[in-house]
Amino acid sequence: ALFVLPKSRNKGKAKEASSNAKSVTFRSYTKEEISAHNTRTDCWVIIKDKVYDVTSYVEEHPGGDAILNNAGGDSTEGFFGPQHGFRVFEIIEDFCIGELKHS
Ligand code: HEM
Repeated sequence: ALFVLPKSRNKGKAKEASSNAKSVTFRSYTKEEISAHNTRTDCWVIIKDKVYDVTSYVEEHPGGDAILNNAGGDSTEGFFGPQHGFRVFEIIEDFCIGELKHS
């Protein structure tokens, strides 16, 4: 007998769609608050006083684990390094969750 297994084609797509469609509440975060998100499974960075949750991008990053250089801290200097072309400055905005609170 020949069994045809159903293909679960949209599994990956559904995941992608839901992660892109997440609703984000923008707010201000203190440095202390941001610094708690400093691992590869929970990675926030500050770039020019804005806060980005790049967790979902850690495994995608063409520059590898270098994205974790300043996990939970300020990545501005490294982010504007010569390795990043202009496109990167647009992509990063998809990950913005708010701004740095100045205390
Ligand atoms: C062609 C695509 C990319 C390449 C080749 C690349 C490469 C690199 C490399 C080599 C570094 C290390 C820089 C250093 O150690 O000084 C780096 C750092 C970093 N990249 Fe990328 N990257 C790419 C795209 C992106 C994108 C799209 C994002 C954001 C969504 C991103 C976010 C970061 C961050 C946050 C750092 C850490 C900066 C720091 O804290 O020092 N990269 N990247």
